[in-house]
Amino acid sequence: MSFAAITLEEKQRALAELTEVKQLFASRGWFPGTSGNLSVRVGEFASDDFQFAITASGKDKSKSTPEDFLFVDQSGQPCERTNLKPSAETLIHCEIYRMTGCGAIFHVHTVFNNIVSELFWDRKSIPVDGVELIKAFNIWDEDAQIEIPIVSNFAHIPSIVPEVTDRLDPRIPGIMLRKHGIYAWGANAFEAKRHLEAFEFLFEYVYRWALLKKDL
Ligand SMILES: CSC[C@@H](O)[C@@H](O)C(=O)COP(=O)(O)O
Ligand SMILES: [Zn+2]
Repeated sequence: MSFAAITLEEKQRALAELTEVKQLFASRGWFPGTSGNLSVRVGEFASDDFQFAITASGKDKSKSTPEDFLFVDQSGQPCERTNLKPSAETLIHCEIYRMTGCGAIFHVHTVFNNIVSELFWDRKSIPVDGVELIKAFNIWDEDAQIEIPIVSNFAHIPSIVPEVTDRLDPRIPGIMLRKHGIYAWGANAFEAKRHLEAFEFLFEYVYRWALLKKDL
């Protein structure tokens, strides 16, 4: 097996992508109260020799500073000496990379994703029927019906991981934490952003449609 070294250029590209997407999501109000976290992988998943750049824990994600990101290994440990703490939710990123081989993972808390996670908690998934934007997930069936899995939210993050392992659906590039927020991923930052935007559109749609039908 050949291990291609992770280059400085690759790391800088990952940091530039994270910086850009962090600013954009912050401008949309997607990081209230320091919530949310973002990561981009560097190195080849197939060679099992990858790291990922992830947001440092507890930062005001609407600000840009030299201390916004750090690199961690596949078990979530920092790859370099640093005072920065990786996101408290790094283990969820580790598990999603391990299971999907994706290239980027974005997590945000919004009012719409929190409401629909509770509205459909009994069902353990959020149903979406025939909405065009399902195609953003590369699902092209006419009138596709999808279910976005919802898992329990625990303060102890390692306790969340087994449910993610159990419920992650390879067809659906996202998983919801109950009354917490959505994790969305993709092959790269461009695709993860497209998926996250599609999820947020669909959550708002589902919420408003439920209101119109007076399900609430
Ligand atoms: C400050 S509330 C949000 C946190 O508890 C957590 O859910 C979150 O998304 C951000 O944690 P972080 O450690 O900054 O990555
Ligand atoms: Zn969170």
